Amino acid sequence: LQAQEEIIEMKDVFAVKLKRRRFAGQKKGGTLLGITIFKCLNKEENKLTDCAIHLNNLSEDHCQSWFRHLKEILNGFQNRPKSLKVFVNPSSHKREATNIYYEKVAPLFKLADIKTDVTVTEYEGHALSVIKECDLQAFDGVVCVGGDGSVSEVAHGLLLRAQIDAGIDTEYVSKPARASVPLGVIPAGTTNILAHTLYGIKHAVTATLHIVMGHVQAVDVCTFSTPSKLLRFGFSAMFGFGARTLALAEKHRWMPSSQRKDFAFIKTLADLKPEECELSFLPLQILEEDTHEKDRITLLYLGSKDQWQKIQGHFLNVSIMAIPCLCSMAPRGLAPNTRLNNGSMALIVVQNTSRTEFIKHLKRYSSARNQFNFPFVETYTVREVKVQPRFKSGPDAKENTCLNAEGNYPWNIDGDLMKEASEVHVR
Ligand SMILES: Nc1ncnc2c1ncn2[C@@H]1O[C@H](COP(=O)(O)OP(=O)(O)OP(=O)(O)O)[C@@H](O)[C@H]1O
Repeated sequence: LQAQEEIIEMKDVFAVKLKRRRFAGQKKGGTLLGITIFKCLNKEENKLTDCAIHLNNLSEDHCQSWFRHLKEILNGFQNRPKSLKVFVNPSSHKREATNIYYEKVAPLFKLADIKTDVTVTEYEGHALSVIKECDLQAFDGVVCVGGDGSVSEVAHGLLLRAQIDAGIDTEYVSKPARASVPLGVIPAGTTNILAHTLYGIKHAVTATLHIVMGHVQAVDVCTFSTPSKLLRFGFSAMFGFGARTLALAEKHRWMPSSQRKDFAFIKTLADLKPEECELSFLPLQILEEDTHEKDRITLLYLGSKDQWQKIQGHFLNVSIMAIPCLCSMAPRGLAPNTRLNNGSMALIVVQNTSRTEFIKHLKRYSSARNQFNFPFVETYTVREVKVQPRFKSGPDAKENTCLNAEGNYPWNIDGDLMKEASEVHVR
C-alpha cells in the first residue's frame, strides 16, 4: 500500500476542529479521533465550496498540539473577519433569505469562529437606521443577505455613516469619505446584480466563503444629487425605459415579483416613448491600450481634461453604471465596458428608434453579440453625468404617463425607484 501525499495550503484553510466520536445528543466529551481541517475549494469557474479533510490520530497530546498550532496560523490572517454585523431581509424574493442565511451562511461563519450580530429587517429603511446608530467599529464588516434593493440600502447607509463620522455635510457631498468597513453581499433576492458582478456567480456559499476568507474588492460607487442636495449613493442608474419599467412594476406590487417584472417590461415596451433631455458629461481620459475588447464601441475622449460635453435629444434609455452589472439576462453585464474599480462610469445612450430596432438591441444583452453595435446606441466612459429632463407642457405632458402630478421623472437606481423633477448629477 503506497501512502499518498497531499499538500494543503493554509491560505485555503478557514477552520480547524478536534474530531470526536459522540453519541446522538451528546454535546461534550467523546473519544478523540483526530482533527478536521476545513478548506475553501475552487470547484469550477468562480464557484467556491467548502470541504472537510479528516486527519485521524488517537493521541490527545498530538491532536491538541496540531489544533493549537493550526489555530495560531489561522488567527494570524489579519484580513479575515472575526466579528460581523449581518442584515437579513426576510421579504426578499420568495421570502427565502432567512433560510439561506441560517442554513447556508451561518454554519460557515460558526465554523470559522466569526461572531455575528444579526438584524432581521422589519421594514424598508430598517437597515439604514440601524447603521446610522450602531457601533460600527465593533465589527470587521457588514453583511447583507437579500437582493439589490437591500444591498444598495446597506451600501448607502455605510457611506452616509462614513460622511457623518468624517464630519462631512451630507446635504452636499463633494469629496466623499470611504466606508469604514467592507460590505459582504449574500445573494437572496429577485435581482442580484451586485453579488453576481462581485463574485461572477449568484451563489450563496461562494459569497460566504469570500467573506470568510477575507477577500476584499474595491468597488466604484457614485453619488446621485440634485443641484441642491445629495439623493443617495449607488452603483448604477437607468433613466427612460429601465426606470419606466420599474415605476410600472412598483405600481403592481400585488403581483408576484417575476410576473410583475415581465408584465411591466412588456407593457413599457408596448408604450415605448423617448424622453427628451439634455445630457452633459465629463469624459474620462483613457489611453488607447485600455480599450481591450475591439468589438465594443467605446467613444474615448483623448482631448483636454475637464471639458464638459453636451448631447440633447430624444432618448429611449440612458444608463449610467459604475460597475459592469452582471445578471442572468446579461451574462457579460449591462455595462461590460466598465470595470469594478476603474474610477469611471459607463454612460450608455439609446437614441430614439423603432420598437423593432430597440428590441434587437435588448436581445443582444443575452447573446454573445455586441449590444452596442447599433447606429442609435452610443457609449462613453465618463467621470460625471448630468441628466436634465425637458419637462413637456400642454397635451404632450398628459401622454407622458410615467410623470406624476408633481412632474417627477422616475429613476431606477440599483433597482430602487426614485422620482425627481430636477437635474440629477451623477459623480
Ligand atoms: N421586512 C421587510 N418588509 C418589507 N420590505 C423590506 C423589509 N426589510 C427590508 N425591506 C426592503 O425590501 C426592499 C427589496 O428588497 P430586496 O432587493 O432584498 O428584495 P428583492 O426580492 O430583490 O426585491 P424586489 O422585489 O424589489 O426586486 C429593500 O428596499 C428593503 O429596504
